[in-house]
Amino acid sequence: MKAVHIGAGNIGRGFIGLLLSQAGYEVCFVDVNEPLVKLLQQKGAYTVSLANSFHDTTLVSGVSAINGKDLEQVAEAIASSELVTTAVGLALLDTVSIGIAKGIEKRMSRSSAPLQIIACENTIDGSSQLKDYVYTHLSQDIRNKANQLVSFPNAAVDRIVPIQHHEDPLMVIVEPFYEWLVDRSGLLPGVAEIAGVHYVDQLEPYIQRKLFTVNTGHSCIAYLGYLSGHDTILESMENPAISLQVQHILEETGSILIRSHGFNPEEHSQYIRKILDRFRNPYLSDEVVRVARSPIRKLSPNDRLVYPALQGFDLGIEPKYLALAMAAALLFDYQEDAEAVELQEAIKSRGIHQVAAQITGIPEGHPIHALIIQKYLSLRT
Ligand SMILES: NC(=O)c1ccc[n+]([C@@H]2O[C@H](COP(=O)([O-])OP(=O)(O)OC[C@H]3O[C@@H](n4cnc5c(N)ncnc54)[C@H](O)[C@@H]3O)[C@@H](O)[C@H]2O)c1
Ligand SMILES: O=P(O)(O)OC[C@@H](O)[C@@H](O)[C@H](O)[C@H](O)CO
Repeated sequence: MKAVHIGAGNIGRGFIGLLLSQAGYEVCFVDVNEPLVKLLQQKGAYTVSLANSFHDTTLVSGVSAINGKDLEQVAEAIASSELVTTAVGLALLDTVSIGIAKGIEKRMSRSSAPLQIIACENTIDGSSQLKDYVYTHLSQDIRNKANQLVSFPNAAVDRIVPIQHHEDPLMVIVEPFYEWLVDRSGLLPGVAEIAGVHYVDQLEPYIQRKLFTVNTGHSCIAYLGYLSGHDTILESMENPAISLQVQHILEETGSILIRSHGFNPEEHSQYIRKILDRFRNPYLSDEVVRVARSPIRKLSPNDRLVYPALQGFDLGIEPKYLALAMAAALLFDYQEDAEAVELQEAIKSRGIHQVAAQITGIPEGHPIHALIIQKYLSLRT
């Protein structure tokens, strides 16, 4: 079995590549980082180490790599694989869709074997979004064939993989916990399920639970931690005020998730406790600026802060801690983050009221907009 994984970064090597290799796939990585691609080609292997007291280490071997700019090679690899996965970042799904489309076209000219394509990005309906981009590059005839043969099941992936700083640039340290859920209803007949992946009949409650607990909590710690001058998630969690705010925000999204999807309250409290423990892993050094990256994406209507806040509002729950996290995100001014720079320039030239409304999609005059501004002004002083 062959798989092409696009995006050989932290989660790509530390989770997706590892799991696919253990599931019996020959993994071919695609990336545009030339030194990384060359090293993967030379070594054909890399190590993944667990962030625990034993530092359990696994060698992932038999992997290959292709430069993502070489679309012909990417297409050729996809044409001979059963599975394509991505972990490049939501904003790059459009870019990588061209190579995937070329691969589908090549594959269909040779065989009518099924293909499974999964976007492993932190978003709702990531594979469906990728499918829309891919289809813009296909003729109507190929689209009709792809409708019968190519599945784009949506997924939720969960494993904290920080930015790596090792002598061996391929090595990845990951947290021990992992979860990869895939929506079975998105599979066409004849598609093989991947060993180690948990297929569920309905993904929506699970992707919302993951994004609005792990990622909402994570972003709250990162933005408040950054404002308090902390460098890492662990250091921020050791600040009692931040640790309390995170507890509150997860209780807030917890009430929303329980009301919207019927999760069992006791089980959900356990889920929250487990996630808070993951954020306190002493063997993991995760920088706040990684977790806070791309604040405009994180403040967008379908993401981890605004979506649950609006859901809560509709349910009669005042999202005051979500509003606080949004206010902290609006203050994120890290100069090496392109979105943070763009955000701060926009606020400087157009003012916080207009920019908050434009980025979150929550109009001026809406009670949540007023709440965000109130928190923003109190955090800024
Ligand atoms: N790191 C985590 O803890 C984690 C966990 C779950 C999900 N995710 C999601 O996975 C995605 C990747 O995150 P990451 O932390 O691994 O980021 P990363 O920056 O470490 O990895 C992204 C990789 O994509 C590559 N890339 C960029 N443009 C490309 C292109 N056109 N073609 C091929 N490769 C390209 C980059 O060179 C990089 O190696 C994001 O959507 C993120 O939200 C991350
Ligand atoms: O990857 P992002 O930028 O969407 O979010 C940053 C972190 O919250 C995220 O990468 C988590 O580590 C991951 O989602 C855990 O499963």
